[in-house]
Amino acid sequence: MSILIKDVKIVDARKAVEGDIYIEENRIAEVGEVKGKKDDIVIDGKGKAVIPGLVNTHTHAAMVLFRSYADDMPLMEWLEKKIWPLEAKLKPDDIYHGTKLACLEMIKSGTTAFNDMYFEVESIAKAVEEMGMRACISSAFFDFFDKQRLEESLKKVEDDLKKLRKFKNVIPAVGPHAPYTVSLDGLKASMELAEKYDALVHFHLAETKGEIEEFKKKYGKGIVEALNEIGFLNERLIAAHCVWLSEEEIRLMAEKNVNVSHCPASNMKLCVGSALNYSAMKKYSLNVTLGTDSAASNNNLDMFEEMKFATLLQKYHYSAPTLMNAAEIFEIATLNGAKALGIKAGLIESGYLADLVMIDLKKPYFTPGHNLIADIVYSAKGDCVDTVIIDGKVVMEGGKVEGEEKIMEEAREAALDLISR
Ligand SMILES: CSC[C@H]1O[C@@H](n2cnc3c(O)ncnc32)[C@H](O)[C@@H]1O
Ligand SMILES: [Zn+2]
Repeated sequence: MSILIKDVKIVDARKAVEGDIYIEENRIAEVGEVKGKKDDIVIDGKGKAVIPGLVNTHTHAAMVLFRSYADDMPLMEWLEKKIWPLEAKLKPDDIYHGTKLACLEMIKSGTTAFNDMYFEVESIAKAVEEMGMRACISSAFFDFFDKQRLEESLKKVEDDLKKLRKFKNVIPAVGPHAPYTVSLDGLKASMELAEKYDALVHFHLAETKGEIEEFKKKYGKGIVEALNEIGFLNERLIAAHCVWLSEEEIRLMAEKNVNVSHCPASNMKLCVGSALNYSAMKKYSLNVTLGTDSAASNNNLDMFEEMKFATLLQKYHYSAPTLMNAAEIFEIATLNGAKALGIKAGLIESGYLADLVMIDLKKPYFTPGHNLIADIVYSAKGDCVDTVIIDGKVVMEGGKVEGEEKIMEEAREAALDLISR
């Protein structure tokens, strides 16, 4: 079945034009003035704009179950005292219901693809497939510097990578958690497995100053230097946070084609103590992308809000109002994210994946409408999303996703049951 979107504003990182979009199967076939055929689904685009789906490159989807459970704490205390004890009680079904709720929230706020790091990959993949989303799912692990734990984890990761291959629109990945929970042997093996199974690697890097200092004390060298020595730095890697990197480390990561996921809301809320050195990343053409991190440290998955936080944080932290302008953060949240996930998406052009978001311009915050990109970044919220198409299929229409009440109810029940265990 083909879809024709008529008379719509078309906005991506390269252009803002008016016209029609024609979708055949899961790809954009034509953009411009399109006639269409008899059996097409026709969507009236008047008063609307179509943008590429937003790509959330760092989250832990099922952690929506912990939304507002532990707030106003520093990172390590938050993890060790509140989050990890609760995660120890999670069952696969909780993760399934949590991920479904996260997908619902993401679709309703214009995200079409996300990069997840959590446990129980089959539960996550099932939820993603049922919701019609696209996701990179990493089999996450900690080894806590224990040889036996590492061996067991690697076996599990390899099994998970095989299982993930059977799911449509799922990109498999390995998810070693962070430098303070995974040994260098574990990181080296992670990249080797990713290469063997043509997967990505998803990792937390340089989130706090303490992490950087501890690493130097333990290994006698900087973290990026050590990662380079073990062959960990390449285009398969999506490194979340990266707020405590030197300019030389940024240069090296750019040379190795690493992808960075910037998570400004989580960084500000957990008070990690610095802001992304975006100017240096831009100077060396490092692929900067955008993530929400989990709803336990954000506390939502709204990428519209995240775009605004990212650009405001840069301007405020570096006292530079011209830094990270609206067009740049829009490209970061669309095209750069798609590049990191290795998918041909993020532009509205023939041959690109039909991962598209139609927004309703009849909102007070889009009025009077002097500059649509500026309105999308600085004024909009996720509630402007009207219709979402992922892989050529309509997954949300007129602001509604099928079964949304039930998804919320089941996730609420799972969260309450988890807390009472
Ligand atoms: C191994 S699954 C992912 C693991 O990461 C934890 N987590 C969530 N947010 C953060 C963050 O900002 N920094 C470090 N770790 C984080 C999550 O609770 C899971 O245990
Ligand atoms: Zn995270």
